[in-house]
Amino acid sequence: MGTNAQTMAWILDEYSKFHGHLPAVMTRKPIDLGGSLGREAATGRGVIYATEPLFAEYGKSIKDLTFAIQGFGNVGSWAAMLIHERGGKVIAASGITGAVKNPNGIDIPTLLNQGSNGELENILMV
Ligand SMILES: NC(=O)C1=CN([C@@H]2O[C@H](COP(=O)(O)OP(=O)(O)OC[C@H]3O[C@@H](n4cnc5c(N)ncnc54)[C@H](OP(=O)(O)O)[C@@H]3O)[C@@H](O)[C@H]2O)C=CC1
Ligand SMILES: O=C(O)CCC(=O)C(=O)O
Repeated sequence: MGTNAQTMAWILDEYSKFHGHLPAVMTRKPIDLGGSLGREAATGRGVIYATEPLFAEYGKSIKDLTFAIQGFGNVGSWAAMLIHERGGKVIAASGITGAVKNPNGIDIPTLLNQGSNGELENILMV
């Protein structure tokens, strides 16, 4: 947690100083350093791929449901975006220093554009 592609690039760089450049070291590297296409979204996408069949077992689909995202970081924000794209309603999202709620549904693309890194600090949307 609290890391991103830049962090992985730094770790790869440190590793390379001692062992030479090995592109297999670290996942979530920037793509131009050998990172995998789709990696940034992959875990949030996995959340959605895993929960869709679970909901189906109960006769539900994402578009019928409301969601609260506790931890709007890499995984949570991608999961929120994919819920939004499928017509589901994200009504709350939180980080360490802030939270937003909107019982009518938060516009996730707008929320993602509000913080420089998607942070929720000082954002209040009711
Ligand atoms: N990213 C990945 O591919 C994978 C992640 N995971 C796991 O998923 C979880 C989330 O990872 P990821 O999204 O990458 O992490 P991020 O660091 O990108 O996001 C973490 C989120 O949790 C919030 N948070 C952190 N600490 C607290 C706290 N004490 N109280 C409330 N909120 C908190 C952060 O708030 P704020 O936004 O304010 O910083 C942020 O919204 C972790 O447990 C990670 O190990 C597992 C497999 C793969
Ligand atoms: O990038 C990966 O393959 C795994 C990442 C992971 O498990 C994590 O970030 O906690």
